[in-house]
Amino acid sequence: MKKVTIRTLAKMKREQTPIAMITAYDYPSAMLVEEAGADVILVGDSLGMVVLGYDSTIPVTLADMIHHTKAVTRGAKRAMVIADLPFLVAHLSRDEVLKAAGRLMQEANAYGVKLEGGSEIIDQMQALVQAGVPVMAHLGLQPQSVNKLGGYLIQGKDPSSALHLIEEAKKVEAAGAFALVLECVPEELARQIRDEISIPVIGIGAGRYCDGQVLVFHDVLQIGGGDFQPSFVKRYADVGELIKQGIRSYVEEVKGQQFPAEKHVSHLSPETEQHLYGGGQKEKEGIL
Ligand SMILES: Nc1nc(=O)c2c([nH]1)NC[C@@H]1CN(c3ccc(C(=O)N[C@@H](CCC(=O)O)C(=O)O)cc3)CN21
Ligand SMILES: CC(C)C(=O)C(=O)O
Ligand SMILES: [Mg+2]
Repeated sequence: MKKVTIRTLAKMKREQTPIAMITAYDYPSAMLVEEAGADVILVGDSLGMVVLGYDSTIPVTLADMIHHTKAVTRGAKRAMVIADLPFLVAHLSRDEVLKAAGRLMQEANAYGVKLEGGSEIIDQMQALVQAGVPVMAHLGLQPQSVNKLGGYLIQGKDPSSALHLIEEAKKVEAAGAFALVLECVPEELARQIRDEISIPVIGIGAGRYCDGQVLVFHDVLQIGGGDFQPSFVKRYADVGELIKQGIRSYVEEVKGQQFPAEKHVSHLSPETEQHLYGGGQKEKEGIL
């Protein structure tokens, strides 16, 4: 078992081996995605939406991220585990950002952190890299800015924003980021960015020409989410339906008294039963 490191991902880009990244938020899901072959596990702040039920990622705290990252890293032995810095944290002072990343790495055992943003947080990014924190950048659609943006909209569609995005990608590379997540941009633009920077570009809604792809666990498996189904998501299994079927059978068997059956129960030893009830069936039924 060889651990995935920043060097593994750099080599994958060089050799054009696609990088498979997916989110996970707890111990069993981390084990499953690792066993399924994922290279990178993202403890995304999307956990606020898919496991905590918030309607954006804004309410997610550093304490939430630490709590979930701890569970994920216990389940992942080979895959690289990256944790999102939650809303606002990357914009705090260098000291505060270093402390937050330090907690994710030291307390929660993350390999590194992901930050939404470019030039506005470049100082913080450099400080992290200088301190030895592997930094994954995140450009294009930045969900933590949803209120400012007015929705989860595709980014880089017009010439000036496309050119701006290319410049931002070069800046995060220069700041020392080891990889870049590019979210919801036209694939032609993602392709150009992939070609113009030497760090791996991992896309979500960024088309076919990235060095890797990332999706949210619950989207891939169709767990919860209801009507949330952006066009870039592909659903690979209907685990939500499977869970519902399993639980429905359990509920029906409890109500129909088919569960528990003989093989699920324990019994007193004959001696103890004799001692307590003297073999009398009436008293025995009396305590049941
Ligand atoms: N379950 C889940 N999956 C995600 O991928 C995800 C989250 N939650 N929460 C945090 C962010 C929010 N994300 C989103 C949410 C919605 C769209 C969306 O509806 N996009 C439109 C584009 C609209 C346009 O044309 O500009 C789409 O149809 O893809 C995209 C990304 C990605 N992240
Ligand atoms: C969608 C990915 C890139 C993310 O940031 C998250 O899951 O929070
Ligand atoms: Mg995120």
